[in-house]
Amino acid sequence: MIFNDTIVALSSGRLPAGVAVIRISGPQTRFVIETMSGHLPLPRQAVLRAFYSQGDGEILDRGLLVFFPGPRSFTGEDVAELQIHGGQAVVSAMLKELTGFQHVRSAEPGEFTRRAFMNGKLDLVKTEALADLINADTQAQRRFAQRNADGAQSVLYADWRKRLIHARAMIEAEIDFADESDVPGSVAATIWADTACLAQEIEKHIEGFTAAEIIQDGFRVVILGAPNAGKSSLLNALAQRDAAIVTDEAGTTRDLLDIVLDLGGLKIIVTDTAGLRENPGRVEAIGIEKAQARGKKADLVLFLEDMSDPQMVEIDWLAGDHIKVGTKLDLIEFDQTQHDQYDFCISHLSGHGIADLLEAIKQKAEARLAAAGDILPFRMRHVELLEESLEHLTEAQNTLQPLEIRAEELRLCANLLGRISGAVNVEDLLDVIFSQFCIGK
Ligand SMILES: Nc1nc2c(ncn2[C@@H]2O[C@H](COP(=O)(O)OP(=O)(O)OP(=O)(O)O)[C@@H](O)[C@H]2O)c(=O)[nH]1
Repeated sequence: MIFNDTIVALSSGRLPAGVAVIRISGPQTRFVIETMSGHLPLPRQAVLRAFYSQGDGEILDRGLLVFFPGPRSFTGEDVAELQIHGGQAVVSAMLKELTGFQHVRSAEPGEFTRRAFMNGKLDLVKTEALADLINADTQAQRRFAQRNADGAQSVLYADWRKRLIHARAMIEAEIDFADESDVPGSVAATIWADTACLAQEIEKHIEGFTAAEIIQDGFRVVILGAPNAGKSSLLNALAQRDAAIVTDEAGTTRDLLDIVLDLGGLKIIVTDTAGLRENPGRVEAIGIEKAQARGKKADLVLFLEDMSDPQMVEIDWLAGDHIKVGTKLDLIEFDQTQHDQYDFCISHLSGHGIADLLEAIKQKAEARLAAAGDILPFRMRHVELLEESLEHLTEAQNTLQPLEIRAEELRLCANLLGRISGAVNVEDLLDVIFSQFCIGK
Protein backbone atom coordinates (compact mmCIF):
# COMPACT_ATOMS: atom_id res chain seq x y z
CA MET A 1 0.00 0.00 0.00
CA ILE A 2 1.41 3.43 -0.96
CA PHE A 3 1.08 6.22 1.59
CA ASN A 4 1.69 9.75 0.28
CA ASP A 5 3.07 11.23 3.43
CA THR A 6 6.25 10.38 5.23
CA ILE A 7 6.13 9.95 8.99
CA VAL A 8 8.73 10.83 11.59
CA ALA A 9 8.99 10.14 15.32
CA LEU A 10 11.35 9.73 18.20
CA SER A 11 11.37 5.94 18.59
CA SER A 12 13.55 5.68 21.69
CA GLY A 13 12.61 6.44 25.31
CA ARG A 14 12.51 9.44 27.59
CA LEU A 15 14.97 12.31 27.16
CA PRO A 16 17.62 13.22 28.04
CA ALA A 17 19.41 10.00 27.14
CA GLY A 18 22.82 9.03 25.79
CA VAL A 19 21.40 8.21 22.39
CA ALA A 20 18.04 8.97 20.78
CA VAL A 21 16.68 7.14 17.75
CA ILE A 22 14.55 9.00 15.22
CA ARG A 23 12.71 6.91 12.69
CA ILE A 24 11.48 8.07 9.28
CA SER A 25 9.24 6.06 6.97
CA GLY A 26 7.66 6.87 3.64
CA PRO A 27 8.34 8.07 0.10
CA GLN A 28 10.21 11.26 1.13
CA THR A 29 12.78 9.34 3.19
CA ARG A 30 15.47 9.28 0.48
CA PHE A 31 15.07 12.96 -0.33
CA VAL A 32 15.19 13.94 3.33
CA ILE A 33 18.40 11.95 3.96
CA GLU A 34 20.09 13.29 0.85
CA THR A 35 19.15 16.87 1.69
CA MET A 36 20.22 16.70 5.32
CA SER A 37 23.30 14.47 5.11
CA GLY A 38 24.48 14.07 1.51
CA HIS A 39 24.27 10.94 -0.66
CA LEU A 40 22.31 7.81 0.32
CA PRO A 41 24.36 5.29 2.31
CA LEU A 42 24.48 1.61 1.36
CA PRO A 43 21.37 -0.26 2.53
CA ARG A 44 21.39 -1.48 6.14
CA GLN A 45 24.89 -0.17 6.89
CA ALA A 46 25.47 2.31 9.67
CA VAL A 47 27.39 5.41 8.62
CA LEU A 48 28.51 8.42 10.64
CA ARG A 49 27.01 11.61 9.19
CA ALA A 50 26.51 15.26 10.01
CA PHE A 51 22.89 16.39 9.73
CA TYR A 52 22.48 19.91 8.35
CA SER A 53 19.66 22.41 8.64
CA GLN A 54 18.19 23.36 5.26
CA GLY A 55 17.73 26.97 6.31
CA ASP A 56 21.18 28.22 7.34
CA GLY A 57 23.31 25.13 6.69
CA GLU A 58 24.08 24.80 10.42
CA ILE A 59 25.04 21.32 11.69
CA LEU A 60 22.18 20.20 13.95
CA ASP A 61 23.98 17.07 15.16
CA ARG A 62 26.28 14.25 14.11
CA GLY A 63 25.20 10.66 14.46
CA LEU A 64 24.71 7.27 12.88
CA LEU A 65 22.41 6.85 9.93
CA VAL A 66 20.99 3.55 8.70
CA PHE A 67 18.90 3.37 5.55
CA PHE A 68 16.50 0.47 4.90
CA PRO A 69 15.13 0.67 1.36
CA GLY A 70 11.58 -0.68 1.00
CA PRO A 71 10.23 -3.27 0.83
CA ARG A 72 12.94 -4.83 3.04
CA SER A 73 12.19 -2.64 6.04
CA PHE A 74 10.00 -2.73 9.15
CA THR A 75 7.14 -0.86 7.47
CA GLY A 76 7.77 -2.13 3.96
CA GLU A 77 8.48 1.48 2.88
CA ASP A 78 11.81 3.32 2.67
CA VAL A 79 12.88 3.74 6.29
CA ALA A 80 15.78 5.58 7.88
CA GLU A 81 16.93 5.49 11.47
CA LEU A 82 19.02 8.30 12.88
CA GLN A 83 20.93 7.64 16.08
CA ILE A 84 21.69 11.06 17.46
CA HIS A 85 22.62 12.61 20.82
CA GLY A 86 19.72 12.21 23.21
CA GLY A 87 19.47 15.80 24.42
CA GLN A 88 16.13 17.58 24.57
CA ALA A 89 17.26 20.48 22.31
CA VAL A 90 19.08 18.24 19.82
CA VAL A 91 16.06 16.01 19.34
CA SER A 92 13.55 18.83 19.08
CA ALA A 93 15.75 20.67 16.52
CA MET A 94 16.04 17.49 14.44
CA LEU A 95 12.31 16.73 14.59
CA LYS A 96 11.46 20.32 13.67
CA GLU A 97 13.83 20.15 10.72
CA LEU A 98 12.45 16.80 9.52
CA THR A 99 8.79 17.78 9.76
CA GLY A 100 9.66 21.02 7.91
CA PHE A 101 10.01 19.02 4.67
CA GLN A 102 6.98 18.90 2.42
CA HIS A 103 4.73 15.86 2.95
CA VAL A 104 6.62 14.91 6.10
CA ARG A 105 4.75 14.93 9.41
CA SER A 106 4.86 13.53 12.96
CA ALA A 107 3.63 9.96 13.28
CA GLU A 108 0.48 9.00 15.19
CA PRO A 109 0.77 6.35 17.96
CA GLY A 110 1.40 2.94 16.38
CA GLU A 111 1.53 4.36 12.87
CA PHE A 112 4.80 2.66 11.87
CA THR A 113 3.38 -0.71 12.94
CA ARG A 114 0.10 0.04 11.19
CA ARG A 115 1.99 0.63 7.94
CA ALA A 116 3.89 -2.62 8.51
CA PHE A 117 0.54 -4.41 8.86
CA MET A 118 -0.95 -2.69 5.79
CA ASN A 119 2.10 -3.74 3.78
CA GLY A 120 1.80 -7.36 4.87
CA LYS A 121 4.91 -7.27 7.06
CA LEU A 122 3.06 -8.30 10.22
CA ASP A 123 -0.28 -9.92 10.92
CA LEU A 124 -2.58 -8.73 13.70
CA VAL A 125 -1.55 -11.33 16.27
CA LYS A 126 2.12 -10.47 15.75
CA THR A 127 1.25 -6.79 16.02
CA GLU A 128 -0.48 -7.32 19.36
CA ALA A 129 2.45 -9.43 20.56
CA LEU A 130 4.81 -6.60 19.61
CA ALA A 131 2.77 -4.18 21.74
CA ASP A 132 3.05 -6.65 24.63
CA LEU A 133 6.79 -7.02 24.11
CA ILE A 134 7.24 -3.27 24.41
CA ASN A 135 5.08 -3.17 27.56
CA ALA A 136 6.53 -6.33 29.18
CA ASP A 137 7.58 -5.81 32.82
CA THR A 138 8.49 -9.37 33.82
CA GLN A 139 10.67 -11.97 32.12
CA ALA A 140 7.67 -14.33 31.74
CA GLN A 141 5.76 -11.56 29.92
CA ARG A 142 8.78 -10.89 27.70
CA ARG A 143 9.25 -14.56 26.80
CA PHE A 144 5.52 -15.01 26.14
CA ALA A 145 5.28 -11.90 23.94
CA GLN A 146 8.45 -12.93 22.09
CA ARG A 147 6.97 -16.35 21.30
CA ASN A 148 3.72 -14.80 20.09
CA ALA A 149 5.60 -12.26 17.98
CA ASP A 150 7.42 -15.13 16.30
CA GLY A 151 4.08 -16.13 14.81
CA ALA A 152 3.38 -19.62 16.18
CA GLN A 153 -0.22 -18.64 16.89
CA SER A 154 -0.77 -17.31 13.36
CA VAL A 155 0.63 -20.55 11.94
CA LEU A 156 -1.78 -22.55 14.10
CA TYR A 157 -4.82 -20.55 12.92
CA ALA A 158 -3.68 -20.75 9.30
CA ASP A 159 -3.41 -24.51 9.68
CA TRP A 160 -6.93 -24.72 11.18
CA ARG A 161 -8.32 -22.60 8.34
CA LYS A 162 -6.64 -24.87 5.80
CA ARG A 163 -8.29 -27.91 7.38
CA LEU A 164 -11.67 -26.16 7.32
CA ILE A 165 -11.32 -25.07 3.71
CA HIS A 166 -10.33 -28.60 2.72
CA ALA A 167 -13.30 -30.03 4.65
CA ARG A 168 -15.67 -27.59 2.98
CA ALA A 169 -14.30 -28.41 -0.48
CA MET A 170 -14.86 -32.12 0.15
CA ILE A 171 -18.39 -31.57 1.47
CA GLU A 172 -19.26 -29.38 -1.50
CA ALA A 173 -17.90 -32.02 -3.81
CA GLU A 174 -20.18 -34.49 -2.08
CA ILE A 175 -23.12 -32.14 -2.67
CA ASP A 176 -22.23 -31.59 -6.35
CA PHE A 177 -21.41 -35.16 -7.25
CA ALA A 178 -23.76 -36.99 -4.93
CA ASP A 179 -25.27 -39.00 -7.75
CA GLU A 180 -21.99 -39.98 -9.36
CA SER A 181 -20.60 -41.44 -6.15
CA ASP A 182 -17.26 -39.67 -6.84
CA VAL A 183 -16.93 -38.81 -3.19
CA PRO A 184 -17.14 -42.06 -1.30
CA GLY A 185 -18.97 -41.91 2.02
CA SER A 186 -15.75 -42.81 3.85
CA VAL A 187 -14.16 -39.51 2.73
CA ALA A 188 -17.01 -37.51 4.24
CA ALA A 189 -16.70 -39.58 7.43
CA THR A 190 -12.99 -38.75 7.66
CA ILE A 191 -13.76 -35.07 7.14
CA TRP A 192 -16.35 -34.96 9.90
CA ALA A 193 -14.03 -36.87 12.22
CA ASP A 194 -11.35 -34.25 11.59
CA THR A 195 -13.69 -31.29 12.17
CA ALA A 196 -14.83 -32.90 15.45
CA CYS A 197 -11.18 -33.22 16.41
CA LEU A 198 -10.61 -29.58 15.45
CA ALA A 199 -13.49 -28.49 17.67
CA GLN A 200 -11.74 -30.16 20.62
CA GLU A 201 -8.44 -28.49 19.73
CA ILE A 202 -10.11 -25.07 19.60
CA GLU A 203 -11.86 -25.70 22.91
CA LYS A 204 -8.59 -26.66 24.61
CA HIS A 205 -6.88 -23.65 23.07
CA ILE A 206 -9.56 -21.31 24.48
CA GLU A 207 -9.01 -22.79 27.94
CA GLY A 208 -5.38 -21.66 27.66
CA PHE A 209 -6.51 -18.04 27.95
CA THR A 210 -6.47 -18.34 31.75
CA ALA A 211 -2.76 -19.14 31.62
CA ALA A 212 -2.17 -16.20 29.26
CA GLU A 213 -3.99 -13.93 31.72
CA ILE A 214 -1.78 -15.18 34.54
CA ILE A 215 1.33 -14.32 32.53
CA GLN A 216 0.05 -10.96 31.37
CA ASP A 217 -1.98 -9.67 34.34
CA GLY A 218 -0.39 -11.67 37.15
CA PHE A 219 -1.17 -14.69 39.36
CA ARG A 220 -3.74 -13.46 41.93
CA VAL A 221 -3.04 -14.46 45.50
CA VAL A 222 -5.51 -13.35 48.20
CA ILE A 223 -4.77 -13.47 51.93
CA LEU A 224 -7.84 -14.31 54.01
CA GLY A 225 -8.37 -15.05 57.70
CA ALA A 226 -9.86 -13.83 60.96
CA PRO A 227 -9.01 -10.34 62.27
CA ASN A 228 -5.53 -10.25 63.83
CA ALA A 229 -4.50 -13.52 62.13
CA GLY A 230 -1.40 -11.74 60.79
CA LYS A 231 -2.55 -11.04 57.23
CA SER A 232 -1.07 -7.56 56.93
CA SER A 233 2.15 -8.74 58.58
CA LEU A 234 2.44 -11.46 55.94
CA LEU A 235 1.77 -8.98 53.14
CA ASN A 236 4.53 -6.73 54.49
CA ALA A 237 6.92 -9.66 54.82
CA LEU A 238 6.26 -10.66 51.21
CA ALA A 239 6.61 -7.06 50.00
CA GLN A 240 9.69 -6.59 52.21
CA ARG A 241 8.35 -3.16 53.20
CA ASP A 242 5.55 -1.66 55.29
CA ALA A 243 2.85 -1.68 52.63
CA ALA A 244 -0.01 -2.36 55.08
CA ILE A 245 -0.71 -0.96 58.54
CA VAL A 246 -0.13 -3.51 61.29
CA THR A 247 -1.58 -3.05 64.81
CA ASP A 248 -2.77 -5.40 67.51
CA GLU A 249 -6.27 -3.98 67.10
CA ALA A 250 -8.57 -6.48 65.38
CA GLY A 251 -10.17 -5.05 62.23
CA THR A 252 -7.30 -2.72 61.26
CA THR A 253 -7.50 -3.59 57.56
CA ARG A 254 -10.85 -2.48 56.11
CA ASP A 255 -10.15 -2.38 52.39
CA LEU A 256 -8.25 -4.41 49.81
CA LEU A 257 -4.57 -3.66 49.42
CA ASP A 258 -2.52 -5.05 46.50
CA ILE A 259 1.21 -5.48 46.16
CA VAL A 260 2.98 -6.79 43.08
CA LEU A 261 5.84 -9.29 43.34
CA ASP A 262 8.17 -10.65 40.70
CA LEU A 263 8.75 -14.29 41.60
CA GLY A 264 11.22 -15.97 39.29
CA GLY A 265 10.10 -13.65 36.47
CA LEU A 266 6.37 -14.18 37.09
CA LYS A 267 4.08 -11.33 38.09
CA ILE A 268 2.26 -12.16 41.34
CA ILE A 269 -0.40 -9.86 42.82
CA VAL A 270 -0.92 -10.38 46.54
CA THR A 271 -4.00 -8.84 48.16
CA ASP A 272 -4.47 -8.12 51.86
CA THR A 273 -8.11 -8.16 53.00
CA ALA A 274 -10.31 -7.27 55.94
CA GLY A 275 -10.47 -9.97 58.65
CA LEU A 276 -13.45 -12.34 58.32
CA ARG A 277 -15.69 -12.42 61.38
CA GLU A 278 -19.31 -12.67 62.42
CA ASN A 279 -21.24 -9.50 63.29
CA PRO A 280 -18.81 -6.91 61.96
CA GLY A 281 -19.41 -3.14 62.04
CA ARG A 282 -20.88 -1.45 58.94
CA VAL A 283 -17.61 -0.37 57.32
CA GLU A 284 -15.95 -3.66 58.20
CA ALA A 285 -18.86 -5.58 56.64
CA ILE A 286 -18.22 -3.85 53.31
CA GLY A 287 -14.55 -4.81 53.61
CA ILE A 288 -15.49 -8.44 54.31
CA GLU A 289 -17.79 -8.53 51.30
CA LYS A 290 -14.96 -7.26 49.12
CA ALA A 291 -12.57 -9.81 50.65
CA GLN A 292 -14.92 -12.67 49.83
CA ALA A 293 -15.51 -11.45 46.29
CA ARG A 294 -11.76 -11.17 45.67
CA GLY A 295 -11.16 -14.55 47.32
CA LYS A 296 -13.62 -16.21 44.93
CA LYS A 297 -11.77 -14.81 41.90
CA ALA A 298 -8.29 -15.63 43.22
CA ASP A 299 -5.91 -18.08 41.58
CA LEU A 300 -4.74 -18.99 45.09
CA VAL A 301 -5.99 -18.13 48.59
CA LEU A 302 -3.68 -18.10 51.59
CA PHE A 303 -5.98 -18.83 54.49
CA LEU A 304 -4.31 -17.65 57.70
CA GLU A 305 -5.06 -18.79 61.23
CA ASP A 306 -3.45 -17.52 64.42
CA MET A 307 -2.07 -20.74 65.96
CA SER A 308 -2.02 -19.11 69.39
CA ASP A 309 -5.68 -18.10 69.17
CA PRO A 310 -7.54 -20.00 66.39
CA GLN A 311 -10.93 -18.52 65.50
CA MET A 312 -13.81 -20.28 63.78
CA VAL A 313 -14.09 -18.86 60.26
CA GLU A 314 -16.48 -20.15 57.64
CA ILE A 315 -14.65 -20.75 54.33
CA ASP A 316 -16.94 -23.30 52.66
CA TRP A 317 -17.65 -20.76 49.93
CA LEU A 318 -14.01 -20.96 48.84
CA ALA A 319 -14.05 -22.95 45.62
CA GLY A 320 -10.52 -22.46 44.27
CA ASP A 321 -7.06 -23.57 45.28
CA HIS A 322 -5.97 -22.62 48.79
CA ILE A 323 -3.12 -23.07 51.23
CA LYS A 324 -3.78 -23.20 54.96
CA VAL A 325 -1.19 -21.19 56.86
CA GLY A 326 -0.71 -21.25 60.66
CA THR A 327 0.72 -17.95 61.95
CA LYS A 328 2.50 -16.71 65.11
CA LEU A 329 4.44 -19.95 65.44
CA ASP A 330 6.75 -18.18 67.91
CA LEU A 331 3.90 -17.84 70.43
CA ILE A 332 3.13 -21.54 70.86
CA GLU A 333 4.77 -24.64 72.30
CA PHE A 334 5.66 -27.16 69.61
CA ASP A 335 2.78 -29.57 69.02
CA GLN A 336 2.98 -31.93 66.02
CA THR A 337 -0.78 -32.55 65.93
CA GLN A 338 -1.41 -28.83 65.68
CA HIS A 339 1.32 -28.44 63.00
CA ASP A 340 -0.30 -31.14 60.90
CA GLN A 341 -3.47 -29.07 60.57
CA TYR A 342 -1.61 -26.58 58.35
CA ASP A 343 0.20 -26.70 55.01
CA PHE A 344 2.71 -24.14 56.35
CA CYS A 345 3.50 -22.73 59.78
CA ILE A 346 5.07 -19.27 59.83
CA SER A 347 6.25 -16.59 62.19
CA HIS A 348 6.77 -13.02 61.13
CA LEU A 349 8.89 -12.41 64.22
CA SER A 350 11.45 -15.11 63.46
CA GLY A 351 10.86 -15.18 59.70
CA HIS A 352 10.26 -18.95 59.94
CA GLY A 353 8.43 -20.47 56.96
CA ILE A 354 8.10 -17.29 54.87
CA ALA A 355 10.64 -18.33 52.21
CA ASP A 356 9.01 -21.79 51.93
CA LEU A 357 5.59 -20.17 51.52
CA LEU A 358 6.92 -17.91 48.77
CA GLU A 359 8.39 -20.93 47.01
CA ALA A 360 5.03 -22.73 47.26
CA ILE A 361 3.22 -19.72 45.72
CA LYS A 362 5.73 -19.68 42.87
CA GLN A 363 5.32 -23.42 42.27
CA LYS A 364 1.51 -23.13 42.24
CA ALA A 365 1.72 -20.37 39.63
CA GLU A 366 4.20 -22.32 37.51
CA ALA A 367 2.04 -25.44 37.70
CA ARG A 368 -0.94 -23.49 36.35
CA LEU A 369 1.14 -22.36 33.38
CA ALA A 370 2.68 -25.75 32.74
CA ALA A 371 -0.81 -27.27 32.47
CA ALA A 372 -1.63 -25.01 29.50
CA GLY A 373 -0.27 -25.60 26.02
CA ASP A 374 2.56 -23.62 24.42
CA ILE A 375 0.42 -21.55 22.08
CA LEU A 376 -2.22 -19.53 23.89
CA PRO A 377 -4.78 -16.92 22.86
CA PHE A 378 -3.63 -13.75 24.63
CA ARG A 379 -6.40 -11.21 24.00
CA MET A 380 -10.11 -11.29 24.85
CA ARG A 381 -10.56 -10.45 21.16
CA HIS A 382 -8.99 -13.80 20.23
CA VAL A 383 -11.18 -15.69 22.69
CA GLU A 384 -14.38 -14.06 21.46
CA LEU A 385 -13.59 -14.93 17.85
CA LEU A 386 -12.51 -18.45 18.81
CA GLU A 387 -15.73 -19.01 20.75
CA GLU A 388 -17.81 -17.74 17.87
CA SER A 389 -15.93 -19.92 15.39
CA LEU A 390 -16.42 -22.91 17.69
CA GLU A 391 -20.19 -22.29 17.70
CA HIS A 392 -20.21 -22.48 13.89
CA LEU A 393 -18.05 -25.57 13.93
CA THR A 394 -20.44 -27.22 16.41
CA GLU A 395 -23.36 -26.26 14.20
CA ALA A 396 -21.52 -27.78 11.21
CA GLN A 397 -21.45 -31.14 13.05
CA ASN A 398 -25.22 -31.15 13.34
CA THR A 399 -26.29 -34.03 11.12
CA LEU A 400 -29.91 -32.83 11.15
CA GLN A 401 -28.90 -29.82 9.05
CA PRO A 402 -28.72 -30.08 5.23
CA LEU A 403 -25.18 -30.48 3.91
CA GLU A 404 -25.27 -27.01 2.28
CA ILE A 405 -25.87 -25.38 5.66
CA ARG A 406 -23.16 -27.47 7.29
CA ALA A 407 -20.68 -26.43 4.60
CA GLU A 408 -21.65 -22.78 5.11
CA GLU A 409 -21.01 -23.15 8.87
CA LEU A 410 -17.51 -24.39 8.05
CA ARG A 411 -16.95 -21.31 5.88
CA LEU A 412 -18.10 -18.98 8.68
CA CYS A 413 -15.85 -20.75 11.15
CA ALA A 414 -12.80 -20.36 8.87
CA ASN A 415 -13.58 -16.67 8.30
CA LEU A 416 -13.73 -15.95 12.01
CA LEU A 417 -10.38 -17.66 12.54
CA GLY A 418 -9.03 -15.52 9.71
CA ARG A 419 -10.14 -12.39 11.54
CA ILE A 420 -7.86 -13.21 14.48
CA SER A 421 -4.66 -12.86 12.48
CA GLY A 422 -6.16 -10.29 10.14
CA ALA A 423 -6.31 -12.49 7.05
CA VAL A 424 -10.01 -11.65 6.69
CA ASN A 425 -11.83 -8.31 6.86
CA VAL A 426 -10.54 -6.50 9.94
CA GLU A 427 -10.83 -2.76 9.10
CA ASP A 428 -13.06 -2.26 12.14
CA LEU A 429 -10.42 -3.61 14.53
CA LEU A 430 -7.43 -1.60 13.39
CA ASP A 431 -7.96 1.63 15.33
CA VAL A 432 -8.37 -0.27 18.58
CA ILE A 433 -5.29 -2.42 18.06
CA PHE A 434 -2.88 0.25 16.91
CA SER A 435 -3.90 2.70 19.62
CA GLN A 436 -2.14 0.36 22.10
CA PHE A 437 1.20 1.54 20.77
CA CYS A 438 3.29 4.52 21.70
CA ILE A 439 4.35 7.12 19.14
CA GLY A 440 7.41 5.99 17.22
CA LYS A 441 6.40 2.33 17.03
N1 LIG B 1 4.24 -12.80 67.98
C1 LIG B 1 3.80 -12.60 66.75
N2 LIG B 1 2.94 -11.60 66.51
C2 LIG B 1 2.50 -11.43 65.26
C3 LIG B 1 2.91 -12.25 64.19
N3 LIG B 1 2.28 -11.83 63.07
C4 LIG B 1 1.51 -10.77 63.42
N4 LIG B 1 1.62 -10.51 64.72
C5 LIG B 1 0.93 -9.47 65.48
O1 LIG B 1 -0.45 -9.69 65.42
C6 LIG B 1 -1.15 -8.44 65.38
C7 LIG B 1 -2.08 -8.44 64.15
O2 LIG B 1 -1.29 -8.51 63.01
P1 LIG B 1 -1.82 -8.02 61.59
O3 LIG B 1 -0.78 -8.40 60.61
O4 LIG B 1 -2.26 -6.61 61.65
O5 LIG B 1 -3.09 -8.96 61.46
P2 LIG B 1 -4.30 -8.84 60.40
O6 LIG B 1 -4.76 -10.22 60.17
O7 LIG B 1 -3.87 -8.05 59.23
O8 LIG B 1 -5.36 -8.03 61.23
P3 LIG B 1 -6.68 -7.21 60.73
O9 LIG B 1 -6.18 -6.11 59.86
O10 LIG B 1 -7.25 -6.75 61.98
O11 LIG B 1 -7.55 -8.16 60.02
C8 LIG B 1 -0.08 -7.36 65.32
O12 LIG B 1 0.11 -6.84 66.62
C9 LIG B 1 1.16 -8.10 64.88
O13 LIG B 1 2.36 -7.50 65.32
C10 LIG B 1 3.85 -13.29 64.48
O14 LIG B 1 4.29 -14.09 63.63
N5 LIG B 1 4.24 -13.44 65.77
